[in-house]
Amino acid sequence: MAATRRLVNTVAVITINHPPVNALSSSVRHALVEEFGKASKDPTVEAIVLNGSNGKFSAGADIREFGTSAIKTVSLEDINGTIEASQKPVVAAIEGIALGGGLELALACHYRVADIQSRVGLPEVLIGILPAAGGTQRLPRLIGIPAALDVIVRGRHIPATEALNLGIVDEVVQGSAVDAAIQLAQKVIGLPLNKRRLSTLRISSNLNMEDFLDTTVEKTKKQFRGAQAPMACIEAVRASVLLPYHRGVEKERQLFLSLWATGQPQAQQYAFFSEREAAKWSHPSGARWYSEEPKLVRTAAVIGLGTMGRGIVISLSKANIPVIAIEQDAYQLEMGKKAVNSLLEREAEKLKQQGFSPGSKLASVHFTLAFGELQDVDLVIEAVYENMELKKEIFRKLSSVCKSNAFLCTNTSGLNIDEIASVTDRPNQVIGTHFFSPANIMKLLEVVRGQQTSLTTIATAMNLGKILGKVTVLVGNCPLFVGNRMLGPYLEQASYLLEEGCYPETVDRAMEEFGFAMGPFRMMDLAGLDVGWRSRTEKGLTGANVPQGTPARKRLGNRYSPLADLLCESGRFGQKTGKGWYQYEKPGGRTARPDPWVKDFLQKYRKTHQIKQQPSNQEQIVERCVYALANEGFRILEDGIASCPEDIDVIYNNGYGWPKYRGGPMYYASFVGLPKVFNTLEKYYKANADVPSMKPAFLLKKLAAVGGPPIKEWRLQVGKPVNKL
Ligand SMILES: CCCCCCCC/C=C\C=C\CC(=O)SCCNC(=O)CCNC(=O)[C@H](O)C(C)(C)COP(=O)(O)OP(=O)(O)OC[C@H]1O[C@@H](n2cnc3c(N)ncnc32)[C@H](O)[C@@H]1OP(=O)(O)O
Repeated sequence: MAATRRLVNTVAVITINHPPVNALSSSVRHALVEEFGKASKDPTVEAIVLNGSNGKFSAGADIREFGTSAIKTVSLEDINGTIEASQKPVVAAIEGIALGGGLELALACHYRVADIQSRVGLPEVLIGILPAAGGTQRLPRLIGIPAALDVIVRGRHIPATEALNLGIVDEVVQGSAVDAAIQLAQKVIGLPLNKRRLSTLRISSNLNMEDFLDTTVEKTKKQFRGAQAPMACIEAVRASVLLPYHRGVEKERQLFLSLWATGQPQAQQYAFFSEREAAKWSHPSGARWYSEEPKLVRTAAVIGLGTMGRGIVISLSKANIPVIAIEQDAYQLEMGKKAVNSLLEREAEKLKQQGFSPGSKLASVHFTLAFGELQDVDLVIEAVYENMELKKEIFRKLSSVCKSNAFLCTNTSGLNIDEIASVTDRPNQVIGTHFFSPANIMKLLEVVRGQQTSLTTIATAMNLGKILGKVTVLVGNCPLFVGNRMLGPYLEQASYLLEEGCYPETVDRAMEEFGFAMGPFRMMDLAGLDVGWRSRTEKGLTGANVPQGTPARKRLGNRYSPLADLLCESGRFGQKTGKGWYQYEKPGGRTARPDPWVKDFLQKYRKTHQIKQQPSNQEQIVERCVYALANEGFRILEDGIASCPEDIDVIYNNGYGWPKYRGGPMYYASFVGLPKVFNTLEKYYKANADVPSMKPAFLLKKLAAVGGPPIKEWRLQVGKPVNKL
């Protein structure tokens, strides 16, 4: 039964029962209509409590129903209308989550009681839509326009205590929300309900409301560049000010339908489900996530307290895993300790505000210089800087100090996991954990399996990612793994565009208008240009080891752009030196301004090398950069480094500032049409045979030849995941 009913004295308790998250599918909606109908008519029932089974109120509408005919059967807004109009008081007992349609249902009830651990929210905007069962009309009537806009446009999950302060719930309890709701229901039997029916309330508004909404539109446009859902949310809230409730609901529905027509919800919902699928990892051996038990990680250690190490320590502590943090000397240890402690204080403050004792949520961090103290930890994450020899030295030490069943992880953004594992006594227990900076904030974790990494090690690292609250994707071992490997051809195209007449700000603007959080040049300035320079120098692509007579713009017969090397030779490393592709207010400054020096430098460079000026327009810039990125994604699939296109998209959506409303680079290629992507790349490559990264990947060619099937059918063409490297 999708909903059940039991009687406690004169209170009917109706329970939504649709595991795992009590999504309000068509069957649940039918069951709710039936159970409410019965409870309303039953003369022995004086009040009703609504809750969800398994400690979860509801995660809202069943997202899989959008775009199908099921969504049209029994509207949730009609159910909400019936509940609100009930002559018997209805109390929502919120446990766990009341999200989206789940909160809208609770808002239709006359009272709301929540347990202290629960979270409420209207996160529809995160899947490209807006609350469409009266939420945009009821919430502003309950908590006012500014607070409602914040909740609806940001889509965040609100902890129960904050929900109480905002006025979204009436009571927060430490114990059972259902028991408390039954008590409240008994207390309010016979009291007037008019003021509890949110749709009938008037919004307290003043003359400045229109100005306030207009300002919010402008701010939101800048913040969520290109995303349509946040704008639709504001327009729906505006309707709550200007229109009576029922016309506001009509507007909400119209906005929902016009959003659907943009294609953005479909891309964001694909991204939502792809993230969940990524956790269900598969291995070339055929093993899958359900066949392997992860080991429990009770204690962990982090080696290196630079930016990455600090973030990883915080993540572990927040997940209640006690950490030993190691540095190489007393000064570095003290610096690291200060930084970690100050971040932990901030976390503790947040917890206090949410009504929790920080001691119960944040695990201890012990700082030391002594490797010997690692003998009992279950798992170590090495997070020193990217240097193979240094990493090997540390892994040799770990191998001799750590207990034999400890797992050894390396936080690297592209070094060979097998080479690192080879110096240990347990290559099967070595794995890459590529965190993204700042590691306590960024959602993505690339878990990199080596040739000898055991399935237990994979299961443990994937499970650790989940415990840390990360979106975790398993990938194979190749230089730079998935995300950074794809950046290569993308950045290469960005540099060629400069050689041909564009400027950093033109390219960045095009990519940011496409939706990227940051264009390629601002991103390089942020990351530090010296990192890539060091790596190119080690590979002999620049510096003293380049063979005599090598043309400035060729390496091994292929096109090469030395622009970034030349900037570094002038001491321009990006934000850290106050100068890079842009100029900044000071070293470490963050505000990028176009630099006349760079303009002059580029003009002289083009003249020196007699490069024909043909600056690309916005569309051409986007095509070249994005198709180069996706093309490498196809190669990664061919090589078995990613097991499906969805994994690649999850990586880009969560680690590289790709606009989620475009689904990810592979989804976008599919959306544009694979034949078009193939033809564009083929044309470019025919004219530029010295740019091999633009040669269309074999898999792309194969899929384009059959007309570009939907992304979920690509697996059939890729075949079983095998690591060909
Ligand atoms: C003619 C057309 C008319 C159009 C009119 C339209 C009228 C529409 C009316 C109402 C609209 C309401 C809008 C909504 O309510 S949209 C949904 C809003 N809710 C959300 O966005 C919540 C999404 N879910 C989450 O954030 C998380 O899943 C969470 C609930 C917090 C649980 O997290 P966690 O414990 O980490 O578990 P998972 O994320 O792994 O989820 C477990 C499985 O449940 C599936 N899931 C989750 N939420 C939903 C959902 N809302 N619908 C369907 N399925 C859902 C998830 O995919 C996992 O599945 P699996 O185990 O198979 O991987």
